[in-house]
Amino acid sequence: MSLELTDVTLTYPDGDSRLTALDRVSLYVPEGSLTAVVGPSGSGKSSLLAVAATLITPDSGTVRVAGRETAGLGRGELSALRRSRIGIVFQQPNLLPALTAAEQLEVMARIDGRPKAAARERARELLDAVGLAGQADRRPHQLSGGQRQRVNIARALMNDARVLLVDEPTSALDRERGAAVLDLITELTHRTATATVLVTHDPHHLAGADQVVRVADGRLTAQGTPVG
Ligand SMILES: Nc1ncnc2c1ncn2[C@@H]1O[C@H](COP(=O)(O)OP(=O)(O)OP(=O)(O)O)[C@@H](O)[C@H]1O
Repeated sequence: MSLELTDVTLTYPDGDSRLTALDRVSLYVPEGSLTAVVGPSGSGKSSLLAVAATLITPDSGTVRVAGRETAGLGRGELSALRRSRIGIVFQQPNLLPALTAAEQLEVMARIDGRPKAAARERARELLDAVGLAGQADRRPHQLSGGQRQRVNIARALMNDARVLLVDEPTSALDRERGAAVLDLITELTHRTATATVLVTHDPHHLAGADQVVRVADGRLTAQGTPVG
């Protein structure tokens, strides 16, 4: 199931006037595909992710997540949609220090009201998928930066996310570990058929993308298949 933004405009208060962060942005991300979003600092990339994540409601335009129109949904319905359909991976893993890798994932399913045994099984499956089967019982301080980011990615997929939103996932990693995390995101996008949006500064990340979108001053300036 896809992600679709149509004619989205978002403004923030800016003194006596308003700053336009997104200006009539339209973006279609089919299921099982990866869209890379690039652009200078302050161009609107994080705002685009926040709108796609339904964390911010745009001034105008529509956001469809996994076939569902989000306009008109109440706060409870939006948070249920986020929990069950949207996976978000931020730059820093934000793992809970006291929990093991498996527990970081299980807690997501428990919040969603899923039974403990099913949560445990799904967590093991996902840790296996991200190459951490042997590290399931480790706490964050016993994992490397790259391993922590893998736990973060697995956690985002715990509740069968159909839309995966990823913000600069490799900024805290060296080139080699960053490339491995990127490969993992690409592979999981294809395997679990998520509509994935990846905000990145790294030109190396564009090669695996199905679509590259450039943002400048809140506008999408180019769309197409990756170059180089
Ligand atoms: N909460 C806010 N209130 C007011 N202005 C904001 C807010 N968040 C972002 N902005 C402004 O909106 C514009 C777009 O910001 P955004 O964070 O989306 O850019 P970005 O491309 O993600 O930047 P970066 O690469 O530095 O993270 C910028 O001019 C920024 O200053």
